[in-house]
Amino acid sequence: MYILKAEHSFDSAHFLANYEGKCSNIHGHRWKVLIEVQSEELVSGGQLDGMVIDFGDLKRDVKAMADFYDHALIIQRGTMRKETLELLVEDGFKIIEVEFRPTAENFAAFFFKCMEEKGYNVKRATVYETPTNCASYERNEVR
Ligand SMILES: Nc1nc2c(c(=O)[nH]1)N=C([C@H](O)[C@H](O)COP(=O)(O)OP(=O)(O)OP(=O)(O)O)CN2
Ligand SMILES: [Zn+2]
Repeated sequence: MYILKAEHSFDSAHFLANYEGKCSNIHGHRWKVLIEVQSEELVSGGQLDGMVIDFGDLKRDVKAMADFYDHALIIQRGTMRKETLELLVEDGFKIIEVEFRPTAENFAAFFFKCMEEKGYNVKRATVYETPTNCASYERNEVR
């Protein structure tokens, strides 16, 4: 089995609603997204001879996915007062609402599915919230 990895980081703020402790306050992370794709086979012949896929394509897609969240305040939909949210948006702040609690685990599953939707045979997605803490999402069956 061949495993290829590509990673990209983004800087964003978030908070955990209904969390008892400092993480319920708005705070920032340098999030790192590490995507691993797998294949039993290599391409034979042509430009991609001896490769699973071109690293350039994988890197481009991981970067595009991560960059969307860069320098934003990421909010779980429904966890900020409507008036507060509207004022932040009106004042030009980049707010991204997500449908899940913005934990490393949920982001790992979310990015896994995003990459699958782009057609990659994803082995694992890992999201680092801090340099020493990360969560991974993977499926055990091979497509
Ligand atoms: N399993 C998870 N636990 C926590 C998550 C998470 O996504 N998954 N997230 C948080 C918070 O977002 C928090 O920012 C991380 O907290 P912490 O580990 O305390 O990070 P610090 O770098 O601030 O740690 P210090 O050792 O206090 O500097 C919480 N838990
Ligand atoms: Zn956090």
